[in-house]
Amino acid sequence: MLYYINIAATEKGTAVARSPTTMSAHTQPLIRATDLHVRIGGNAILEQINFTISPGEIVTVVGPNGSGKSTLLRALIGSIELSAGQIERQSDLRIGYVPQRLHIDPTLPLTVRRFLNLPKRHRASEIQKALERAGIASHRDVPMAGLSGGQFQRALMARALLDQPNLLMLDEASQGLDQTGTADFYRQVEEIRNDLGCGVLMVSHDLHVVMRAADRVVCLNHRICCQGHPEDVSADPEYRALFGTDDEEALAIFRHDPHNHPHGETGHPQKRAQS
Ligand SMILES: Nc1ncnc2c1ncn2[C@@H]1O[C@H](COP(=O)(O)OP(=O)(O)OP(=O)(O)O)[C@@H](O)[C@H]1O
Repeated sequence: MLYYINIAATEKGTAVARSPTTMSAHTQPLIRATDLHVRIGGNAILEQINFTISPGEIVTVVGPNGSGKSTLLRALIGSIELSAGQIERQSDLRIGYVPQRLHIDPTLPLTVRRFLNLPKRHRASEIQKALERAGIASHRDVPMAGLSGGQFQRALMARALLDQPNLLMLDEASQGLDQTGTADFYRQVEEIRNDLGCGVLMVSHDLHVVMRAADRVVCLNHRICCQGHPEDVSADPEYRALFGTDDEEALAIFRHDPHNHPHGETGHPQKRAQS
């Protein structure tokens, strides 16, 4: 079942929840955002966002620096106040979130296992399973400070996987990785999706990898400029205006293997209706 939260702007711009209703879970997306607006400090950061993500779907959000990508994820999670709009979330939605940044004091004697037991303890078997899924099964007792950049990102992902999420959110999780490391990381993400059947929503600047790894791309610049199948979005004039036209390599390496899962809104890019 889904619960339904109707969020509207109050005089002070505070979002309030109204009118809970229910809907059938299996035919519905994990999250649906309708006409979402977020203002921060008087600035419009997100405007007229209409977005869904379905179980098993890998959706990547691309956009220039400061275009509102992280804000969109935080809004969908519910950690940021909406100015207006409506969010519906599946009632048993479990989000695993890998933040853009996490600084851990390198002098702390913190092993991967202890890190995964924060803030709450998990069974050893659960920790081992999460580490296996994240591809660092043998690193359980390694100090966090001793991990490479890629291993650190995988440790963050393992922590996000501990509660068996049905929606995994990754905010630039492959930053700092070289090309091979990035490709390996996204392969791991795809395996996790296949294994858990979860939806995956990621923010990425790795446009070439996005073209290979995503079922759907959302091009964001405070508003959704276009969204759809990666190959179609690559050809969209608004995407090209933001990212240039030098993406022939991305188009050349793009291969979309049909997956045995629903594709939600994949198809031709949906041009934004708003101006
Ligand atoms: N807590 C906040 N206080 C003030 N401004 C904020 C806050 N959070 C976000 N912003 C502003 O909102 C805009 C969008 O930020 P956001 O982090 O969502 O962008 P982004 O697309 O993820 O950027 P990047 O690609 O650089 O990570 C930026 O101008 C940022 O300064």
